[in-house]
This record gives sequence, C-alpha cells and structure tokens, in this order.
Amino acid sequence: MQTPATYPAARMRRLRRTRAMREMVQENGLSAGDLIWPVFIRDGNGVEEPIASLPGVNRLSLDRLLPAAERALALGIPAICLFPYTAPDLRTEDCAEAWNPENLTNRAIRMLKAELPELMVMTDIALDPYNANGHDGFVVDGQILNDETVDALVKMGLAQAEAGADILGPSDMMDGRIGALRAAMESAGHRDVAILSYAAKFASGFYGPFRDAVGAGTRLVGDKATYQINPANREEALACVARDLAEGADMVMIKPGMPYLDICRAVKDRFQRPTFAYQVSGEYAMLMAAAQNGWLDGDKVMLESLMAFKRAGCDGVLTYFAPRVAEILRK
Ligand SMILES: NCc1[nH]cc(CCC(=O)O)c1CC(=O)O
Repeated sequence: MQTPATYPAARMRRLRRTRAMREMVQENGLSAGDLIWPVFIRDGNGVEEPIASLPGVNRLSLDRLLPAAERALALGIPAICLFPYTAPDLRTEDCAEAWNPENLTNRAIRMLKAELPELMVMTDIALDPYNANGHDGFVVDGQILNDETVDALVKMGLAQAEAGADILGPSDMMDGRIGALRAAMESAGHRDVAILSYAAKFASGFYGPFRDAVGAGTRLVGDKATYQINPANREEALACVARDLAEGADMVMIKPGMPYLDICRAVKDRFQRPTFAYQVSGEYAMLMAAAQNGWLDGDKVMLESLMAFKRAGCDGVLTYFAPRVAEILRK
C-alpha cells in the first residue's frame, strides 16, 4: 500500500465531500446477485405461518412458496435455499423421511424447477429437520455417529439432485461428507450439481430462531459441540475449508456471519475460491428486534451488515433480508 501524503497535502475528506465523489471511489458493492434467500417451507395449502423469533419470516406452504420465489427471481436474486418444517410424525430416529423422493423439500424443488427454471434451488443436507432428537446425525447411546450419517446424507443429496437441485448445501459437519457426496454425484450422472459446503460452521448460539423455525429447537437433546467448530478456533476453521475444497466442494461458507468476518477474510485470502457467509437467524433476529424497538434504523443496519460481508471478501451472503434488500437496491 502506498503511504498517503501527510496533512495538508493529504486531506482524506476531499473524497468524501459529495455523494458523486463518494460513489466514484467506493471500493465494494452490494447487489441482488450476491444474495441467496433462505426460505422455510411446510405442508398444507394457503399457509403463511409467522415465526415468533424471526419477525417478518413465515413458513410457507408450497402454493405460497411459488409466488414468493417468482418475486425473488424478478428482483434479481439468483438462488433460494429451502428449509423444511417437517410434520411431527415424520421425525424419527432413523430419519428416513430425509431421503424420501416425495418429501416436502423434494416436491418443492420439482415444482420450482418446473415453474421457474432460471431460479437456482439450493438445499440443506443434514438430518435435523427429520430427526426425533434434533441432531444433524444419527444418535446412538448419546453419540453422534459419523460414517453412518454420511451414508444417509449421500442418500439425501442424491434424492435432492434427482429432484433437480442446483446446489447442495451440506450443513451437518460430519467428516468425509463432501468427498462422499461428490463421488456419488459423479457416479449417478449429476456431474454439474454444485456443492456449497458449510465448511466453517461454528457451534453457535445464533442458530436459536432457526431451530424454532424448523421445529428442531425443543427436540434437541444436548448441543452440537461434538461436530460443529468451537467459536474460539480459527486455524481449525481454515483446515475445514481446505479439506472440503480438496474433497470437491465448489464453494465454501462461513457460518454464522457477522461475528466471524475475520474468518471470511482469511478464507478468501488463503483459498481464493467462491466464499459465502450465512447471516444466520440470530443475527437477523437481533437486528430486527432493535429496529422494531426503534433503537436502530433497520434498513440502514441491514445494508451496512451485508456490505461488511463484501468488504470481508465474501462473494455472496445467505440472508433472510434478501427480498427486502433486493427491493431497496432496485430503487
Ligand atoms: N443443519 C442445520 C442447520 N442448517 C442451517 C442452520 C442455521 C441457520 C440459521 O440459524 O439461520 C442450521 C442450524 C443448526 O446447525 O443447528
């Protein structure tokens, strides 16, 4: 970096004087094309069910998902990511609903790809919405089984690819799942299905409202510390990213987002591959709660928080704010 001249030759305020000048020298940009919109789906018809801890976010039945997705596409959002709220009787210890070709997610994928082929559909691969105990993997005697879970995740991913998913999002943090999924996609002829790995996923308190939304929160026995990363660890997160890229991930994600911008920057600098952050449910809830109390300007902090991801090196962000942001950016 060139050392700036000293005052008064250097007056940093010269380039901040007018809006035109500020825009001309702006270093980073945010556009609708950077956004992936996470959406919660449920069964039924005509249902838009509010989620108390995520103000403004609803669980949508598939007939309501379609117009919402259509609007997202019209606003320039390239992808939506589906998260199912599974009916209670379909949550079992063997998690068999996860790879049912006719499950809610797979039906949603087929509908979206038939009606809106240009909109990319991303999925979540983990057992928690189908598991009786809320964990991302099989639980036996209080242990989360790794390799048995990977086999199940592969079946789940294959069913999603078969239904037409464009991007698979393994969020489970089992070891070896990226390699196993990539090999399965190759041999099943799904060569162009992309994998966006939840590579640096931390054991975070910020997932609370999400677990309410998919109905896994009250069921969860214990915590996820034996598979998600300790929030104190940076080198471990980088090792996970390196491993997932080596196993065939096309893109990687850091999650949560705002408290982990240092990891975003480190991942982009070190690997120079497509890098995404997930601005998770708790981050959304915290900004919305303050905005609803009149303590923060909601739109302003929303845009600022998303620009921060771009500045930290991310290529894009998963955010519940996506439609709102895209609407503002269109004006
Ligand atoms: N595999 C589950 C999964 N996929 C995405 C999220 C969190 C997303 C959010 O909080 O918005 C979680 C929660 C968890 O790991 O408990």
